[in-house]
Amino acid sequence: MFTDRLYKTAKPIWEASYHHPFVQGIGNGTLDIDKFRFFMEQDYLYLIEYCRLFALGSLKAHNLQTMTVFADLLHSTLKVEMDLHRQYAERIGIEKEKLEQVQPAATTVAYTSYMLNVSQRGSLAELVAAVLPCTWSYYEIGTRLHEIPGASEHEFYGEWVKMYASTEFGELAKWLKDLMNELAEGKREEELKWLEDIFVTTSKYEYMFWEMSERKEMWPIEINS
Ligand SMILES: Cc1ncc(CO)c(N)n1
Repeated sequence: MFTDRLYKTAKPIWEASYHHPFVQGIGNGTLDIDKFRFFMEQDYLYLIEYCRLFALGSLKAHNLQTMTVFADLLHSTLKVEMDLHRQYAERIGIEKEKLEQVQPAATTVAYTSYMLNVSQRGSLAELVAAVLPCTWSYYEIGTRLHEIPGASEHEFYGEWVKMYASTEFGELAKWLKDLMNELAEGKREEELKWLEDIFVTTSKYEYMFWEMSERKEMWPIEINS
């Protein structure tokens, strides 16, 4: 299966993400809330762009069934996943409206611009190769953290773990994997390699997103405006 190949190639990056101090901090409940706040703010901006990818997925779909699932992905990201961020914002004391006005950090801009660029100029297969590490790796991280005793009951980080370990989220990842395999069928090695490169690149960006959040890194240079 093509997704087995993708998984095998990106595995060292995914492992580094899982073992990243930020991710482990969510799992054992010791993560500094300020770092989590930074992450959730940037992630909210990230998800807005991620939603645009799902809208593009509907646009590029070859049949109504695929079109419908992308519409579902769009809807559940906007309504369910982003509700998690809105709820955390309320708990941390950030106003809902403020969430959309946060300044995007360098890595957030780089990651979302890359994903959108690849998806806009490419076919549906390229779009799926770009989004697959996002959904799939969060589900993997969620389910692995869920196995840590107490992680999903943690009074602050528990909700986050439960969201990404949920069967609903897992189904979306599974559906994208199945679609990736379907679209890879009959493609030449050169094309498969290109899809693999995209998958590896967004996997690296996923790692960079954890690293950026751990460091609360914005831009190397700022101006007062
Ligand atoms: C950066 C990032 N990747 C993937 C997901 C999963 O939707 C997310 N919320 N944020």
